[in-house]
Amino acid sequence: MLNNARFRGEFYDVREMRAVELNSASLGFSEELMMENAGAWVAKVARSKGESFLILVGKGGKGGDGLVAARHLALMGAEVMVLFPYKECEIKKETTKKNLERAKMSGVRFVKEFTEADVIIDALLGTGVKGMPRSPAKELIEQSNDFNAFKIAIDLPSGMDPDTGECELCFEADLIVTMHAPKPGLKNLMDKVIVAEIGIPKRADQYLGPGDLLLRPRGIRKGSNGRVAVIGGSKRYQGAPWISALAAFRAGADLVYVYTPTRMDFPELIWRKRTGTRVEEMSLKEALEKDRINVIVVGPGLAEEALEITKEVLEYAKEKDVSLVLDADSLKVLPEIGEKLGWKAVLTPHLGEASKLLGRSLTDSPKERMEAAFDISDSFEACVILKGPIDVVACKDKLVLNTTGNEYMTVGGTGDALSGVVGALLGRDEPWWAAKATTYAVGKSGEICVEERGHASPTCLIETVPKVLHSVK
Ligand SMILES: NC(=O)C1=CN([C@@H]2O[C@H](COP(=O)(O)OP(=O)(O)OC[C@H]3O[C@@H](n4cnc5c(N)ncnc54)[C@H](OP(=O)(O)O)[C@@H]3O)[C@@H](O)[C@H]2O)[C@@H](O)CC1
Ligand SMILES: Nc1ncnc2c1ncn2[C@@H]1O[C@H](COP(=O)(O)OP(=O)(O)O)[C@@H](O)[C@H]1O
Ligand SMILES: [K+]
Repeated sequence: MLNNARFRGEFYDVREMRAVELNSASLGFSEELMMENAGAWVAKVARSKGESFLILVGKGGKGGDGLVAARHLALMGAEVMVLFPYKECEIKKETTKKNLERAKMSGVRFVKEFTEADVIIDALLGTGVKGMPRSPAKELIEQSNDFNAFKIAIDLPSGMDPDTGECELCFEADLIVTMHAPKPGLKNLMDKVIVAEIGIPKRADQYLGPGDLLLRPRGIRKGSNGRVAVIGGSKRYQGAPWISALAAFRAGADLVYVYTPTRMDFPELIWRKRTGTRVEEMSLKEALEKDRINVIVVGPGLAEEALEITKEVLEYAKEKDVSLVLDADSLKVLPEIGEKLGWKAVLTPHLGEASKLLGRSLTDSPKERMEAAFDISDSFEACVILKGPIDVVACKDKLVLNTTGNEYMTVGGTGDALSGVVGALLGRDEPWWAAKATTYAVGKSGEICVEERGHASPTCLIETVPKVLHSVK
């Protein structure tokens, strides 16, 4: 698996692509640089296809790519015509505006109508498209499709939904120059696709960054951001589930219940006294049903009750549409239960727990840790956060590393805070995004805590995580 793995998978959906662009920008690689590379690539590929070029330019980033390509093709001695069917003031992207000005200075001819050429380059609608093509893009796509020329689409054919490939009216491309990684919509067209490297550094793919905080917007109804139950705690370990629950609440879950033997005073959390698998007067399943729980965090501090409780939780999750976080003691008993979790769960092992999950000893070698994370994900059909100095997040065919955090986070309770945060985020997003955002944000919070207070206690992490989560929109 590891040898062939592209870090974030083979195809990048719109959100993943945006995340990588933001990560890249945070590393000092600007959008302008990427656009320049994108356009230069298109020009290089296109030049051999004819002598005259009609470039259809939209008002977004893809239009910018097209304007760069126009300038480069003109420099290469080709006859270049640009059709920009909008008003200049409609362009929102600064980089596209700049490239419009540059194209005007570069021997490009601006035309008002569809004009004959050997090659048509589609720079109309890219990853920012919403719905069916509207006028004037619609008519230009239709005219292109009726016209006999070699057709090149930038990034993806205009009109196509980048994530699903849905396409009622699409630019009929002979060749598609897609930027950085193919989009899921291109799956059935791969024989026509060239992937252009536009200067995004490998690090932006391989490691988590601020772009991985691009979570779905919060729902506006109570409960739509997660009703979380944390099931944990025992006579010996009383604090762990409370840390996890408080972390879930602060990370944005609407309602957080704590099913645990001992009460602690947190007015924002709802306590249910749990004795073994009984919750107040109810069975565990009855309680989950009554509280209308849609995310369960199970494990922190469970100790010897872990097997029985985890079993029951997994049974419940199989019947109902709930997401799961398995941590600590629940991870230790998972191999014995042997359930597949149907891609609705996130497992949060450290190296020792990972080793138990796989039944083999593991070292700290990065390669071995990556393989282990993939193997756990495969075996249990779940996403995995393998915690450590360099965390590994793996989910089916996707994997990413994380370097946020520091050695002050080895104190007790940081793992409990992490499982609570991922529980909260599972309330409003899919496991891959919940796991990525949590791993990055908890580590980043550890860095901020140490800088500001000289420690990374769970309490400080819990207070800091919300700010980090909201730092990207
Ligand atoms: N970001 C980066 O770092 C890099 C990005 N790159 C390139 O940028 C592209 C993404 O750029 P983007 O986000 O600006 O979107 P893009 O699709 O070009 O424009 C959308 C425009 O179309 C419009 N529109 C929407 N739907 C419509 C419809 N149905 N029918 C008609 N119009 C519609 C919409 O207008 P609105 O409706 O909002 O007024 C908006 O103005 C990406 O594909 C890649 O090629 C590269 O340069 C590398 C670096
Ligand atoms: N030495 C370290 N360097 C960087 N981050 C660390 C380090 N140790 C732990 N962390 C971070 O602390 C969090 C909790 O991990 P860990 O301490 O392994 O959990 P647990 O509490 O289950 O032992 C994770 O976000 C992890 O990335
Ligand atoms: K870390």
